[in-house]
Amino acid sequence: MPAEDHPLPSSWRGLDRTLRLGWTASPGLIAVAFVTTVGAALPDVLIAAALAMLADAVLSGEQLGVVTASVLLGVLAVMSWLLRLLSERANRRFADRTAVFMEAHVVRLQSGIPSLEHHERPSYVNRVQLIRDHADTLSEVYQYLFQAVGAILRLILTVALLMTIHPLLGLLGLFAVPTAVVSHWRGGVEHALEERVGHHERLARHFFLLGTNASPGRELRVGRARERVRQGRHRAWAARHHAMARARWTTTAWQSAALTVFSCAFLGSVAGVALGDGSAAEVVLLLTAGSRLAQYIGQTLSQVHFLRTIWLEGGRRLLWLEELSSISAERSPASPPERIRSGITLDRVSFTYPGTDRRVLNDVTLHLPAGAVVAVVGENGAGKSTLVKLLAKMYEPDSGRILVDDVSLADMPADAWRERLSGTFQDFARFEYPLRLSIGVGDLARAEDEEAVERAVERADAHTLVDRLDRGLDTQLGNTWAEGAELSQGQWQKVALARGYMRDQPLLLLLDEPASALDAETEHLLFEQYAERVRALKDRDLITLLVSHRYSTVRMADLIIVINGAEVCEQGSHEELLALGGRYAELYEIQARAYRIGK
Ligand SMILES: Nc1ncnc2c1ncn2[C@@H]1O[C@H](COP(=O)(O)OP(=O)(O)OP(=O)(O)O)[C@@H](O)[C@H]1O
Repeated sequence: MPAEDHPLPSSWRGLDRTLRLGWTASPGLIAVAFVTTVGAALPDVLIAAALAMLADAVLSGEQLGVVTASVLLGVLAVMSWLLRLLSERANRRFADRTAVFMEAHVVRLQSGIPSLEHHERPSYVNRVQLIRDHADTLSEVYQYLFQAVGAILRLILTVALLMTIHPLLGLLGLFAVPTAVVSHWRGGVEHALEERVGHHERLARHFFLLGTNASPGRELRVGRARERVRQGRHRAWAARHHAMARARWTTTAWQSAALTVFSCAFLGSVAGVALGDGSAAEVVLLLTAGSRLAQYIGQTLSQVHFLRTIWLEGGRRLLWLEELSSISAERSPASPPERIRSGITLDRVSFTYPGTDRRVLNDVTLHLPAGAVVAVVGENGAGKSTLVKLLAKMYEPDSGRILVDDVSLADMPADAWRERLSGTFQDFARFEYPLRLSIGVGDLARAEDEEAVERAVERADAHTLVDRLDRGLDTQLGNTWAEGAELSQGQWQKVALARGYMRDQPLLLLLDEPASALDAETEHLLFEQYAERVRALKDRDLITLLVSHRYSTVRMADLIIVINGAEVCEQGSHEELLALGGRYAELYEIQARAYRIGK
């Protein structure tokens, strides 16, 4: 899908959506927050009029007028203070409530998108990162928005007050327009740039993590590369900073020019009223309201700037993510079969990662027979994991079809298909839950099922691991917990493998280098047992697709597929491929020789 297919929606649509979400999260609080924040504008502005009344009464010596104006001033000041207080409390409570709501919404959206495109496509990664970074602060958009509305209301009321002195003073409001326009433009420019240079920030973050985490720390010390990483981080930050600083200088210059235009107009009008036939009260009103006008313009600008940079842009990206998620959502009429009779067929499948132009799989035609254990081999980068991703429906092929028996995978809802899959992936997750749940999430509905978890442990041959832990399956995993047990890389992988074995009757089991952190002998034994178990269940239709670089494991498969240069170059059983004397035979012989020499 090209990038233009999902452009960012407009700020207005983003704002509309953000408001609706706020209303859904807490309609009562959003209403109170709005009324108190915007309502505080009224007493604020009227204070200038009360001051003018007071000046008038003092100069004309009217005692009653002085008392009335003073009382009015007091009431307005108290009202202004009270409304501010209420608005602050209401906004705070509302933000707390919506923060959790927004974060959950973002998590739901991101994990609900069937494809991995938003995590892997370079032009989307920056957007997703911005949403992720601001997910918890998106709830503050409302406070800034209401304050911006309040500031605009103050501006309008102040201009109306000034027009009571002379209608032409209303033009002061016009002189404020350039500042508002520049401020709006400024926020957009800076935010778009931030997104464009987001890769520098990610790079700096990557170097930061390299320099501060334990596992890269070992290699950095041995390789004496700490300084190199530090410089890399510094350069990445500098690249980001220079680009941002240049843009900020330009936008600040425009904003200063716009503010100068307004200041000149204001000073000119004060001089006009003072030197003309304006009364003392009018001069007081112009000075108080006019100087506040500048303050209100400043407030409006900063609120609009904040809104435009972080909050509204966040809302636009959130809406973009919602649209992406609904576009990717299920349009698929077919259900996955209960059983596979014939197998899964790839018919002239080609695939290119979105945002790139190199074909990773080219015209691949394959048949994975029902009940078979199929191994996929090939050099690094050959396209093995990509094949696994297509079979898991993480991506759709650019051309060609994947058929489950005779139903196209493209016609099946991704979630329904994935309920019939099991898998362990190369970059497996470390779920820092109690061990039982860390395995159970492989089939969450049965996570509490004691027997199901025990069976998964047995299939992954993870008994030793469970026995070694003080509290067995109830042990809390992960060192982010005070009492959490940290596992070795191989042990974490065994947990992932057990997770992949949680489902009892999947149609397809995807094992993408599931034992790369285990030693060759353990991997061999594990899959020997596995292959025997699968073959013993003769009537089963389970297809196992195993990606491995170890030929001692691969040779046990019923069918071996060799991928080279994005294409399938050989396929057959171990014996057939050895007899063929091609690429497989060559690679097998190299490993077997190395193993013999090693012995
Ligand atoms: N998200 C992605 N975006 C763009 N290109 C990608 C992406 N993931 C993988 N590739 C490219 O696709 C090609 C195939 O990658 P794949 O992960 O399928 O290889 P593999 O055969 O599994 O390799 P390995 O044995 O090293 O795991 C590689 O050249 C890789 O650079």
